[in-house]
Amino acid sequence: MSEYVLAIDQGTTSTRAIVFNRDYRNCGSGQQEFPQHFPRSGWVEHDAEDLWRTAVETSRLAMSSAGVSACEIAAIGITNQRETVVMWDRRTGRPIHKAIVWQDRRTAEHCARIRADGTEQDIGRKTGLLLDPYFSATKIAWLLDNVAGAREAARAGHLAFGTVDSWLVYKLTGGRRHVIDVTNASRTMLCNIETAEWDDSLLALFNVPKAILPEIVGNTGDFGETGEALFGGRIPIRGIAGDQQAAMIGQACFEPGMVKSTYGTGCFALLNTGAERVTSQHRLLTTIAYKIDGQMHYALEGSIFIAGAAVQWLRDGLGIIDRADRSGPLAAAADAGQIVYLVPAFTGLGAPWWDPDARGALYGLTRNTGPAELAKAALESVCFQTRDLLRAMRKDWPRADETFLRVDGGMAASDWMMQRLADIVGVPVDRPVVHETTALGAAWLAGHGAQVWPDMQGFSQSWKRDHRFVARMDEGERQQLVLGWRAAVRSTLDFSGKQP
Ligand SMILES: Nc1ncnc2c1ncn2[C@@H]1O[C@H](COP(=O)(O)OP(=O)(O)O)[C@@H](O)[C@H]1O
Ligand SMILES: O=P(O)(O)OC[C@H](O)CO
Repeated sequence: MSEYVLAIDQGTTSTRAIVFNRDYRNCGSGQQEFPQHFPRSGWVEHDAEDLWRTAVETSRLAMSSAGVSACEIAAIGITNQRETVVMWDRRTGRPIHKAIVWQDRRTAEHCARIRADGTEQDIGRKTGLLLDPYFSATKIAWLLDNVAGAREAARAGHLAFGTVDSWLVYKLTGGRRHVIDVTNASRTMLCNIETAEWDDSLLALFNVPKAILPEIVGNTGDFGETGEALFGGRIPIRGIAGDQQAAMIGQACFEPGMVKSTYGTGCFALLNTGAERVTSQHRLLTTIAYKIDGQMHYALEGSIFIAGAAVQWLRDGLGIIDRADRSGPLAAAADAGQIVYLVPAFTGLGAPWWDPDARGALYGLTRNTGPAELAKAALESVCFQTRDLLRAMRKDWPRADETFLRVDGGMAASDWMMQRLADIVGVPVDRPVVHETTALGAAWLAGHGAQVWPDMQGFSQSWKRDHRFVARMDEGERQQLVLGWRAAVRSTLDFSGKQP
């Protein structure tokens, strides 16, 4: 009997694959980074072939390190960086351009033009999203308008659009399936989140032809099987979800009110609002959390574009650390008397501000400011932004649970950062034993689809805490620090668009 489930987690900076056994234990994994392309300021691209190659190679690595063959794997679950747009030619299976990544800001002007037409409210009502280059719709339009011959090829039915899940399923099944799951579809700005269907008026507004779109599917189901040659046997694909929703599932945040926050390249906090589609009054997003066994759950989401990316900046941009995990110890050595703020608006500001033109800023520098103070400011900026998101969530939906926050993602490994997070948000921060919650969520979906783990309750009970970080900072100090943060954000927003 097939005892294992393979999760493929295709993220912004790396692709990971993990083989889980029936007890949700990681039995073997593989991880590979791939190149980031920055052809112009504010543009971010990936080579879709890299995403595909690393998905296959890391899966093979995971299987060999687990000592597991294809026939022992009950199902594959896929999870992916969301919003990123891949477009390929159905005749060759080759991308027609590099993938445009969720962080890419090239379509800011297109968004501004649509905003000026006064359709933003209607878009928000249908999609739960705010008009921003972050989402897929304007990226798709950009490819159709800027790649020679793309519109004609689309009209002739030769082109396919997909988010990264669609691309991987297409390639894994040898071009037999062209699908997108509801969570990824809900981030395209072309999907009506009430019906979970493509919306004709949005397709017209963004000038996207229906012929290029994938079929929208739930998070579990039969999504085809891999070609025989890839892994030495056919493996069914039974689960798909965008990575933030997969993390929410992996954190077993199934009850309305539960919140998880994931600290990878960006930070994404999701509040499960159950069957209720809550409309935010504080510029949060309403999004599909999951559709499992036909039941749709929604979430309020706060998206911060720069979290771990600020640590990458310390490492690769400033060169003041040589490894990401040195950032916490360096921050711990900072001079407590210096209060330095970094507003890391390197690619604009996300929730709740949504300013694509904002650029990063440092405040409070003195002659004594050095690497330690900058590291502290970078890590703290993520904590302050999380606080802004959680407060907005509570105002939007008072049923949001304030008794704990479940965290995961690469940065959650930093004890210093997690303690600071608890201090600044004033809520206990729970880090689970399984750090790879995104992959676990995708695995659970696939295992659920394949009847390996039919029971949601049982999965919830398997969630275990590694550590709870409890606030040590007194309220007075917290308020002082937060006031300074607000002033720093205000100044950054004020400066936005004013640089020569
Ligand atoms: N110990 C650490 N302390 C602080 N940041 C870390 C640590 N380990 C990893 N990171 C940051 O976390 C990010 C990687 O997290 P990950 O969840 O793998 O991201 P993604 O899925 O976006 O590729 C990187 O940006 C890295 O700088
Ligand atoms: O790949 P991550 O973990 O940075 O997640 C990216 C998000 O899905 C973007 O919305």
